[in-house]
Amino acid sequence: MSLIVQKFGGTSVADVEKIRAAARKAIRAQRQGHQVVMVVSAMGKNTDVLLDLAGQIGENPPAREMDMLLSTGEQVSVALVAMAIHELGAKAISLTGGQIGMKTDNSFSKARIQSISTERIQRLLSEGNIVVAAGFQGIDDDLNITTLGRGGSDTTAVALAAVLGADACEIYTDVDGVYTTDPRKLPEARRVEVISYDEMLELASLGAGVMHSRSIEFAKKFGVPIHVRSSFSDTEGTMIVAEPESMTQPVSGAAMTADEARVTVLGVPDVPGKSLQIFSAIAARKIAVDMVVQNVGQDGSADISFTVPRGELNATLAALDSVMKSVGAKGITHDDEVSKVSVVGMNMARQANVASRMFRALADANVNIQMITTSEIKISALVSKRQSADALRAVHEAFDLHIRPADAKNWKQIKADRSEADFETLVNRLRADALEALTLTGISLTNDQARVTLHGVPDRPGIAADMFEMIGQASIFVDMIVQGYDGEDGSTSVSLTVEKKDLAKTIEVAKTIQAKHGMRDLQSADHIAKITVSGIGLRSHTHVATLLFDRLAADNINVEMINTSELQVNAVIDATNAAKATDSLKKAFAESLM
Ligand SMILES: Nc1ncnc2c1ncn2[C@@H]1O[C@H](COP(=O)(O)OP(=O)(O)O)[C@@H](O)[C@H]1O
Ligand SMILES: N[C@@H](CC(=O)OP(=O)(O)O)C(=O)O
Repeated sequence: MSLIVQKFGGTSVADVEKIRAAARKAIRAQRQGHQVVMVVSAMGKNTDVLLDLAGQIGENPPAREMDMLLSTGEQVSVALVAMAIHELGAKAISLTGGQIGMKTDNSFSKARIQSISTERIQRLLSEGNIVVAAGFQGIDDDLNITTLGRGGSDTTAVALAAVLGADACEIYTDVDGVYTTDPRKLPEARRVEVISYDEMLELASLGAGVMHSRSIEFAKKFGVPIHVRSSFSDTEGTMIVAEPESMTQPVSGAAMTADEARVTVLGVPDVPGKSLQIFSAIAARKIAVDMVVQNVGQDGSADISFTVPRGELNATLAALDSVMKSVGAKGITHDDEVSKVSVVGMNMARQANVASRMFRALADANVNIQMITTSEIKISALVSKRQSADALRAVHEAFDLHIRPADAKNWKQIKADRSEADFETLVNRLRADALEALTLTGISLTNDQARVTLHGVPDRPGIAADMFEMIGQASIFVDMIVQGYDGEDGSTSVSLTVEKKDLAKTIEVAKTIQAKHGMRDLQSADHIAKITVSGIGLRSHTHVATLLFDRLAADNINVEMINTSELQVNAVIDATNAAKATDSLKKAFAESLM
């Protein structure tokens, strides 16, 4: 008998009528011959209400009690949904996280799933029940209640679908699918029929709140197709699967995190080990850091900038406070009025001029870019919060995201083209791993690279666009781009990597750019290597970057540039050290490497 997991988010169980509608959907699926597991979130904004209540008691509630409190929201909904199913004449049983055997670690508010026992669910299903499971919660080894992080019910649903071997995992929500960007922020956004796991993982972690990013890690590992659809209609929604919608369009979605904070640690001595001290202090608090940029100054010290979610700024500053002395840094600046705008696409790595197109769109909208980071499938720009909506609209339009690509395929076509054998191999490889344990797929080295850095880049709209258009016109293919925030003199630095064979040409263009915009200095390095750690969900596994810094520092190797995505962590180092670095990283990550 086929098994379906149906997840109903808070918006889909916000009141009694909606609860009844959700119950009817589950009963209908059961009557069509499926076994049904429902995963339900807290009603409406109930989790926010509970958070607010806790805030009224005190500023720093104990993490354990916070999870005890927040888990009650889901407990209310599962009971009501089960009652509604009874009322409508079918059998249902509600279960808490603990009762479905959802074992997690003990990181309250950010717990990771370790195992799920399925016997009880299987038994209840075979007795003809609809099982109504509480999303977002689990228990640790000491039977403490834990929660998985905001939006975590998606992860409960996909994890259950994975361990139960479900035939479908349906995510019912208040939109009828995944859009090219949040349709509430941009009405012209387009609903996509299909999006790949990698793109959705990246978009979710960059602000597309429609899915919890960790749920996509599960889906990818276990090959669970996810169907995101509306709880208020029966129309088909969006399938999240291994394949992208189009094989040509460079960008398939845009996302914005409105509430970000930038932190810059000034005057960090430019010797191995300093980044490690900074980022391990932050990672110890499980704060996910993004947009890490290091600007090496001329005086042998570096400014290290990065972004964190705005709500984590205080915790980040506290973490930094504890290491500032031993790092020997000169000071810290921060800005919590910034937003991160990103574009994501599987095909961008193979195409030139994607970055310049984004930067030009921002320049034309008169948006200043404060920081830039790129990875193989995304480009992020940090902008002022005030301009974030304009920035999102500008990039969405620049990549024609409102138009369906000519070669777009729907799920039926993709499924028909699929080689099931290849797909099974991929899934079997990934599945061998423990549930939410880190899965690394490889450590590789790119040797033939060079770096060019421009210092004293004027901090005003249009400069990045101009630079990368000139580089593009010279047919130079740029790999990594980072623009750092320079706290001191109102200018920034931009570093980029190119293939070694293009270095001379790049320097020529860079000289022209430098003269045109009166930039202070131009540096280059012709002997660099990029070391890449690939896997799934690397940004949420905060220790990956830390362990990388740790191993390189232990070998006395300086990291010149770093970029992170959900799929890769890349570090640029001097090529002389490449072999040594690869060896020690392979050893350090041996346990997680498949
Ligand atoms: N790319 C996107 N596509 C669709 N919805 C998005 C996207 N990015 C953000 N969203 C937002 O996600 C919301 C659904 O998530 P959420 O409010 O958490 O629902 P639920 O309560 O069902 O979990 C939508 O209403 C939409 O505003
Ligand atoms: N109720 C939790 C968990 C959750 O996933 O909710 P939703 O499915 O409504 O996003 C939250 O608000 O974070």
